[in-house]
Amino acid sequence: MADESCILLRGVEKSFGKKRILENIHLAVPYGQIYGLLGPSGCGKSSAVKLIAGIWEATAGEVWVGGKRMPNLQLMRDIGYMAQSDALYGDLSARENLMFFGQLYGIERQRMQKRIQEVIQVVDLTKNLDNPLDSFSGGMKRRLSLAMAILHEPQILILDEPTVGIDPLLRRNIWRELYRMAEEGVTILITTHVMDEAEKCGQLSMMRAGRLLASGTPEQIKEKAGTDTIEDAFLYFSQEQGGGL
Ligand SMILES: Nc1ncnc2c1ncn2[C@@H]1O[C@H](COP(=O)(O)OP(=O)(O)OP(=O)(O)O)[C@@H](O)[C@H]1O
Repeated sequence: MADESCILLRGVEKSFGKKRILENIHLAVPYGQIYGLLGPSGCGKSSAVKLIAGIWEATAGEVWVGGKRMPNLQLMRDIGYMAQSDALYGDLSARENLMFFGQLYGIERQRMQKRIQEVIQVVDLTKNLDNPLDSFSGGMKRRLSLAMAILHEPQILILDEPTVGIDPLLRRNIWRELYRMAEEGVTILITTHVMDEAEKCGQLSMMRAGRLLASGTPEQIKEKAGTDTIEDAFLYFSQEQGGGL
């Protein structure tokens, strides 16, 4: 059984053949929290997120989301997932992509128009709504992917490096929207390799080489490491784990 956490990982391992990419992961994400998964490229953040979103199955251990054991197809409607690679149709406009996705989630017509206006504003693409995606930059596509992940107002939002390459001003707006959603009770799991972004999370776990180094609020983590910054705390826990560069 799951406990009171919205997302719970117990002793999770993921392997491909003999290659183990996640080892003994324990993670507890409370409801209505913005929870960060922080670590360098290749440490296993996307893999952890794929297990939580129900795209992959764990080799060992348990993954629970919203009190249900994952993977669970019924939960898909409650989850908004933004992957690292964009799943968009290049020959359709932004609006058409959003409508297609919204229909898959059963959003009815009137609500759809309203939601499209709202989400497109969050990612600052209002002026580009009717342009074909083939004319979008990589960053614009990332922003549209974020808009798609929040379109159906999911109660659980899983965002894999959502703000990479995004203008600092827009990034601030996106964070404001994430805070607003969390205040309304949405649980948000966000991966990042940017140390200062981790500070914006209510709680976080640090990852390195497929393992968790430390978990807690940014303040607790810094205090435990005896450092002033998250970056120094990350170095401290990495050395404690026995990792060189
Ligand atoms: N399908 C797969 N088969 C085998 N190995 C994989 C597969 N997917 C990921 N890996 C390996 O798992 C490890 C973790 O990758 P993952 O993408 O989860 O890391 P990450 O922290 O999200 O990095 P990045 O931010 O660069 O995407 C890497 O060594 C990667 O090569």
